[in-house]
Parts: sequence; structure tokens; C-alpha cells
Amino acid sequence: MEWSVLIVPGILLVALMARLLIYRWRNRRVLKFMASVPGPTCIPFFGNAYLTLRVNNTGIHQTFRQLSKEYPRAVAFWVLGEPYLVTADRQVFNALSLCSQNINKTSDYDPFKAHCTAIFTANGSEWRKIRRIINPSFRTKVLMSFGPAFSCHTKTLLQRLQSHADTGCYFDILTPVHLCTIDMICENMMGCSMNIQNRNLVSLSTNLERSTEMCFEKSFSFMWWSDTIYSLFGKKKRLLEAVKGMRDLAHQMLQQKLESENITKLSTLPLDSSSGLEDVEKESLSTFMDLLLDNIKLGAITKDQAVEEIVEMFIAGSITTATTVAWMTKILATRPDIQAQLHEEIHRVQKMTEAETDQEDLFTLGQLSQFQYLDMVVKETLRHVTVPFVLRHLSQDLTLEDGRVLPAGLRVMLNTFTLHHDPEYWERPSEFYPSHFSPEKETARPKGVFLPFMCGPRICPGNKYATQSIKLLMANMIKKYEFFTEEKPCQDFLEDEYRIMFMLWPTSGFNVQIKNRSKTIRIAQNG
Ligand code: HEM
Repeated sequence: MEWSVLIVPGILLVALMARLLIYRWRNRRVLKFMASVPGPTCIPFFGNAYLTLRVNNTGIHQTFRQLSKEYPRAVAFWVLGEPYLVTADRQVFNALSLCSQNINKTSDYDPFKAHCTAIFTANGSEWRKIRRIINPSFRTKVLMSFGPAFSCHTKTLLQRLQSHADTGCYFDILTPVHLCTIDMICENMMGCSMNIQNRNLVSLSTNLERSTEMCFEKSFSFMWWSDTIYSLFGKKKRLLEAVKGMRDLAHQMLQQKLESENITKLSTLPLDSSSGLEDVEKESLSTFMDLLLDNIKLGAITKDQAVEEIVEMFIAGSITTATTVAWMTKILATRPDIQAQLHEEIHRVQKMTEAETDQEDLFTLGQLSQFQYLDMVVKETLRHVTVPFVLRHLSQDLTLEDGRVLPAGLRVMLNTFTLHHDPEYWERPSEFYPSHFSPEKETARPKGVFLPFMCGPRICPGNKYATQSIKLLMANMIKKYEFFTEEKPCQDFLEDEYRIMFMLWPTSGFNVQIKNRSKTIRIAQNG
């Protein structure tokens, strides 16, 4: 009788031990590798997940910042039996950029599927298929055709900012800039004029802020990993409410296009072309939406999938560029010296290329190559307020330059923020110092240490679009307005606190004050 009581627990114990042994055998190479890397103390089952128990968006950054201080190049981090290598080692970035196989993201990105199930979270063959479809919409020729839409929406933004210049009050510059970058994405990528700025659809911006914050919280704080608990606390409902507006807009745009009589182009490309799409149809000016429509017609994707990709492009393309522009205005407001130098350059380019400005006297895409200092300031902004890390799940061994091997099965967290502040590559890592990007310094620096758009097969496809639109917006904004703030210049970008919102956001928000340049000059002259 007494023995029979022990049979069930005994079997369970043996089964558990067997599972553990199988796990250890299957993962022996990863376990051996992880044992060779230093890291914080693990507790049974949870590993290091206790470090993220109740972190909010600001806490996440602080946690990983602290870890990279203690373990500058690489740290072993365990989360519920899953091995993570958190690293800012240039060799790992380089090896991944050269590897066409290790493209999969970790399940940490899954909460972002609440926004949409699209390229950003896709893996394997699904990712390759979508990437092949969208790549041609970022060809140089296509990008150059975006000039008129950029100008039109920049003009609207400048008009909307005028009311803030008139009152002279502090305001959050991110929202108006974000509405402008949404207008730009809708028109350039989707071919739809949604008039977001004139309709003042502020809720699109605030809801995206809310949903992004919630996705990061769900991804990092293990309190919310269980979907059941997440739903029970009403969080899932709030998250879905926040993304509804964006998803509705995407539906609307696709519907508008499908119904439009002008869809006659059936351009594109053999979907199974292994040579990639860049080599074919060089002359085609198909927009992202055209390519989606073509692929719906070809039966390669469904309408529902197209909606998911539209939402993705809408998010990835609008909030990132708006964040960079808002950051730049905030930094310039605290650094009148850099602002004055930029204004001088703008003056010079304006004089040199007068004939190229448009009827509204706005700078155009063709003039951008003249702005060397602006280019340096944009890069220095992206160095600091970058997407702080990306994650990959190795499906194959990854061999580094020096022969070290990261074993398949490992999860790698590439800490771009730490790489961008590594004193080995940056003369003044924690300062805002645009000279980091002078031509001489750029030449002297090793390749692959400035990666705001990541690298390799999953490099941001919108990188050229982003730099074009940021520079164009900034050149035109600085030409018309001067930025002010009472905040002190940031002394140490490395140690500052940030919210993680894809890119880093300042915890104090994006409040600035603006004044018209002509007025400022008059006041100065009168004074
Ligand atoms: C300053 C602006 C931007 C920054 C810093 C930025 C940064 C990044 C980074 C670091 C990634 C890789 C993420 C990862 O691997 O986990 C990425 C992916 C992506 N970005 Fe951007 N991005 C910017 C602007 C844009 C724009 C303007 C677009 C579209 C118009 C865009 C579309 C995308 C898409 C679709 C992906 C997913 C690519 C894939 O998984 O294959 N981004 N971006």
C-alpha cells in the first residue's frame, strides 16, 4: 500500500529527469557555450527573468545598460530555460550581416503581432517571400519620385507649426511631425492621399504610442507573458483598441485602391526568382501598394495579408522618422551652436542651388546631397537615439572572424546602443558630437560599428527613404524656424534615461518652443 502511493510521483520524477537529460543532451553545445560567457546569477527555472519582473519601458533600457556596464562585450542571460547572448561585439554584427541563413527573429517579437502579422515579425520562407515583394518599392528611382509628396506634406507641416510659433508656447513637436510622416507614407508607399494632418487625426499617433509601449511591456516583463493573465487584466482589450484605428486606415486604403479604376498595371516579378528582384524591371516605378495589388492578383498573397503589410509599413515608416526629427529639434534647441552652423549651411546651399528650390521655396530631394553638416548631425542623432537592440534566433552555427562559433539554437540580442557608444570606436561616446561623422573620421573608423538600420538580409529596407525624409524635413524646418528650450543640454547620452519605443524616446518628452527665423533676426537687429 505505502509503496503504491509512491508510484505516481516516482513516474513523474523519472519523466522529469528524463526530459531534463534529453534537454541537456540536445542543447549540449549551447549549454557549453553559455557556460563560457559571464553573466548575472541565475535562479532555478526563472534564470535571469527576475531582472525584468516589473520593468516598464524605461526600466528595460536601464536593465540592459547596467548589464553592458558590468559585462561590456557579451553577457549570458537566461530566461525560463532559453539562452540569450547579449552582445555588442562588432564581429557578431559583421558575421550576421554576411549570413543569409540566420534571419529568424526570436519569439520576443510575438507581442508585436498585435499590430499586424507581417514582415517585421515574419521568419523563414514567409519572410523571404514578403521581402522580395517589397524590396523594389525602395529602389532609388522610385524614391526620387517621392519629391512632390514630400514637399506637399512638408508645406502642410510648416503651416501647422506656425500656430505654435505665433503663441510661442512649449509644445510636443513629435505629434505634428508624426502626422506629417504618416501623410508621407500613405502617399508615397500606398499612393493614397489620406490628409491626416489637415484632419488632425492625433489619435493615430497617440494610439500608436500606447500600443507600442504595451507591446514592449508584454515582450519584456514576464508578468505579462501569459496571454491568459494579459487578457484577465484587460490589457489585451486595451491593446487591440489602440491598434484599431491604424488597422481600419489600412483596410480603407486597400479598399480604395482595389476599387480604383486606375489599377491597370500588372507589373511585377517572378515570385520564385532566386536572383532577387533588384535585377529585374529596373525601370518600373511601382509603389509598395502597386506591388501588393499585383501579388494579390497573382494569388501570391491574400487581401488580408496585404492589409497586414500595409499596417507594418505605416508603423515602421512613420514613427521612426518622426522620432528622429523630433529628437533633432530637441537636441538643436539645447545646442544653439550646432543650430547656427546648420542654418549657415542652409543659407549657403540655398544660395548655391536657388534654381532647384520648388515654387514654395522649399528644398527638394535634388538639393540634399549638398547638406554635408546636416548629414553629420542626422547621423549623430541616430547614433544616440537608435533602435537599441535587435534579436535573432540562430538556426545555424555562426562563425565569427576570429574563428569563435556561436552555436545554433542560441538567441542573440545585438546591443546596438552599446556598440554606438563603444569608446574604442567613438572619440566622445556620450556627447553629441557631429564631428564623429566628418569624412576623415568616417574613413578611419572600422566598418560595421554604426548600424542604426541594422545590417545583413534584414537591414531596414526604408533606410534611404528615412534619411531622405528626415533631411528634407529638417532642412525646411530649420530654414523657417528656430528651436528653443529651457532644458539643459544633455551631458551624457549614454547614461540618460530613455523609454524604448522602437527607437529611444526622452523620458521628458519632445517639448520645444519655436520662433520664426525672420522675426528672430528682426528682434535681434532691433535689440
Ligand atoms: C530613422 C528611421 C528608421 C530607423 C532607425 C529604422 C530602423 C530599423 C531597424 C534597426 C530595423 C531592423 C529591425 C530588426 O531586425 O529587428 C528595421 C526594420 C524595418 N524597417 Fe526600418 N527604420 C527606419 C525607418 C523606416 C522606414 C522609413 C521604413 C519604411 C518606409 C522602414 C521599414 C522597415 C521594415 C519594413 C522593416 C522590417 C524589415 C525586415 O524584417 O525584413 N523603416 N528598421
